[in-house]
Amino acid sequence: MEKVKAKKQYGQNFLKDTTILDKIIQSMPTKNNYIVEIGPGLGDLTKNLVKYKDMTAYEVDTDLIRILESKFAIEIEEGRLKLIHTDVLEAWDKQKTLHDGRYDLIANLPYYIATNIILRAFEDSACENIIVMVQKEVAEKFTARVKEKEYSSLGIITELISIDSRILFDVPPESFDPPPKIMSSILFIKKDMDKVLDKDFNKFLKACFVQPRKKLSKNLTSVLSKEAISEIYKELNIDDNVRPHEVSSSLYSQMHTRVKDGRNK
Ligand SMILES: C[S@@+](CC[C@H](N)C(=O)[O-])C[C@H]1O[C@@H](n2cnc3c(N)ncnc32)[C@H](O)[C@@H]1O
Repeated sequence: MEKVKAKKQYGQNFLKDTTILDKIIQSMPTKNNYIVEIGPGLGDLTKNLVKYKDMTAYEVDTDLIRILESKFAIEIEEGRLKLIHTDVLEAWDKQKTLHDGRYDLIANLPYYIATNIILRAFEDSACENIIVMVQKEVAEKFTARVKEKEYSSLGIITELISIDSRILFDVPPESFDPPPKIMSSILFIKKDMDKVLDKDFNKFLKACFVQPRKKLSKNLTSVLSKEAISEIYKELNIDDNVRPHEVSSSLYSQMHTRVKDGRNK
């Protein structure tokens, strides 16, 4: 194995368990989409992915880029693998999409920016399927359903933007080198390609969940007058005592439309 010291600041935990690598490959959507990987690391997942499809991998760490360039010299030469040395969030800022044309995002994500990456993938109109390793708690938030304790803005946005979202399986710390302190999960999200979320919706949800155990109407006072809240509640038939996690994603969407309409009047 290469003598590489994992860098904490880049969230480096290399996946070494070949059974888990095989299971990720088996979970790949069969459709012939292109693949984008974020954080190829030492290339263990990349090696398996590039056997099946052409792909692009974004890696921020200069030392790893050198290793990957030599390890995948043939695939790069043949145009089957494109290696891009950059911070993926900066790439998204510059070009809005990670690939020109439909793609699936498959990655063992750096945990420190995993939530941010998934939200950016939601906004990227070329990204169709997301199969990513994240911290188990994060996966649970993205897949939580109404009335569950984990239900929050992440679960609501996922429900509205996807046609399927679930945890495929859990991955224990000993599958990695170095082992992380937490349990991980493989999260699968199939986006509904006809849906686009309003830019302000996430901000609105943040306000709704600012104090998650308080009444929703109380949280809403930071963005709406009391009169506007009672008007919307009446119109949408919402109980005044309802807590943020008890409201469905479609109701949140309808509330937001009314909030925007009110502002535009
Ligand atoms: C959890 S490791 C996964 C490595 C490898 N894919 C594997 O499964 O063993 C996360 C990878 O993401 C890279 N990374 C961290 N921050 C990044 C960023 N902002 N942009 C691109 N890659 C990043 C790290 O250097 C590391 O290679």
